[in-house]
Amino acid sequence: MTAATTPAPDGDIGVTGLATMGANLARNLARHDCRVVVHNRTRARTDALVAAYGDEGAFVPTGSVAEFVAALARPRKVVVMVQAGAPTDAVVEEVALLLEAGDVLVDGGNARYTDTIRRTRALAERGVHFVGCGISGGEEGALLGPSIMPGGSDEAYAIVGPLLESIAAVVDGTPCCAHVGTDGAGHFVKMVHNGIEYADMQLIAEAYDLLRARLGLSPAEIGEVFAGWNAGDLESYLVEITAEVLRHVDAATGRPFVDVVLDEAEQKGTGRWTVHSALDLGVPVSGIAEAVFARALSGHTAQREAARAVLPGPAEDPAPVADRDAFVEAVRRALYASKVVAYAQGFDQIAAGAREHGWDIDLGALATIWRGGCIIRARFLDRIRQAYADEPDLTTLLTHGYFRDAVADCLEGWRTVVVEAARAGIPAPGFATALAYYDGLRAERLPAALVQGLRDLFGAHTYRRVDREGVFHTVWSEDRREVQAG
Ligand SMILES: NC(=O)C1=CN([C@@H]2O[C@H](COP(=O)(O)OP(=O)(O)OC[C@H]3O[C@@H](n4cnc5c(N)ncnc54)[C@H](OP(=O)(O)O)[C@@H]3O)[C@@H](O)[C@H]2O)C=CC1
Ligand SMILES: O=C(CO)[C@H](O)[C@H](O)COP(=O)(O)O
Repeated sequence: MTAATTPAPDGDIGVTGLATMGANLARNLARHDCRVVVHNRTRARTDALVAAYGDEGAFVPTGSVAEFVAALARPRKVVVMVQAGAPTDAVVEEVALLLEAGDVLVDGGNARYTDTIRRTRALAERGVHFVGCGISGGEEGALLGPSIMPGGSDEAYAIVGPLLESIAAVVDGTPCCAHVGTDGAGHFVKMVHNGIEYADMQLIAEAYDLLRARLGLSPAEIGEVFAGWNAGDLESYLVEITAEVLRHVDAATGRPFVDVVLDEAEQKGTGRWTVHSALDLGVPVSGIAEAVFARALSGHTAQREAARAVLPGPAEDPAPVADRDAFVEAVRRALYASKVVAYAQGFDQIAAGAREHGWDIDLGALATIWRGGCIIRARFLDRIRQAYADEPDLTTLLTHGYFRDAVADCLEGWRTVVVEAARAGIPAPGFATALAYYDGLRAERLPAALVQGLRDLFGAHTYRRVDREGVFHTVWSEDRREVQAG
């Protein structure tokens, strides 16, 4: 590099990976008076960003990783916004080679948290801080203020935290950015955030499907219903954009947009990872799991086609819904209650993950930073924040007074909707599993006792008794005497 092309090392922060998220984060930083050094593997993206938005702030375009790193003031702060997995490894390794002790590398992509723990350890050996940082908000959020979930050391947060807080969404004067915990904590909570996002969208889709199938409403009419719901307790970004998508008409055909989209939901991985992790932690995130499986089922087109041809539905066509408004209200209640269950399960998983990994995650602070900027932002996140403020050791959100009463108000409608869906042969796995979870939690006795008995019979797996301490086994193959097993 010649002296003439050597950039001055005066960039406040660098962003590499200038696709949807990276470009808008870079613009957001520039709009907040940062001198932003920008880089992308394919140079054209860098040039396009600066050509289109260069007047929004101070951008320093660079063509090589060496030039990119050299343009940063020390301690250097670098944000990586590329695809998770191998691309992130490739970029982190290339950039980290040029960093020095005390510099901070922020991975803002949707990395798997176990990868983040590995990368944190590898970089720590060289004195480079690694911050695994969940960022949510999509294209618009990245530009106007996302919700930011950084994980890493206190030292690293002291260096990059103020910058991240400055570009985050703000709700009630509080930035939607908080230091979540060490190493993988930020990406762990972002993963669960996305799992909740999957559950939320599945529930919304079921509500739409029921209103359409049972009431014969058009997508645009259902869009109006969602818009109305968005003015009440269900107010949230996802409910708001559901109204928008349902009202949209395909320009090419004049048909409702939702009718021209292939009904095969795709996924990049974070929902699936949430379920993997929940299985390992033993946390029943049934709402998230059903959402992941519903997407998987939608993609099994050959099976669906074969089944559609031969599997019978209900013996009789269901009677028309007698009271349209009452049914709409029942679906609203089913949606609200099932959402509360999905969020409760997600927060349970975060608490369990924190215990497992030694992260000091403040669940109330998390609810606080999810109130704005992120895809699951919703009015009731403020209720969740309040619930953890009232009872920091809350064992489940469902028992907090506000949610207990709110869900109780929804119960009859919720049950009606699940029954109605089953009778009409309309799949509503999200509503059904949420209700089953609720009833499972409140049951005096669960049939798990029978499961234990069966396990003991076929495998001598033992059981515990309700009336005395100890572990027991019944000698089923002999005289069925009970022996103490441990
Ligand atoms: N899109 C969204 O709504 C959200 C995305 N995220 C996460 O943010 C990250 C960025 O997402 P998004 O902006 O959508 O972009 P993509 O996930 O589509 O990633 C594209 C970017 O990755 C770069 N890239 C891919 N492979 C490599 C490689 N081997 N070496 C160097 N660069 C590489 C591309 O460079 P090139 O131009 O050269 O191909 C491009 O800049 C992802 O981890 C994503 O999961 C997080 C929240 C929301
Ligand atoms: O991180 C996000 C929002 O917070 C992404 O939009 C999300 O990953 C999309 O996931 P998928 O493609 O699996 O539906």
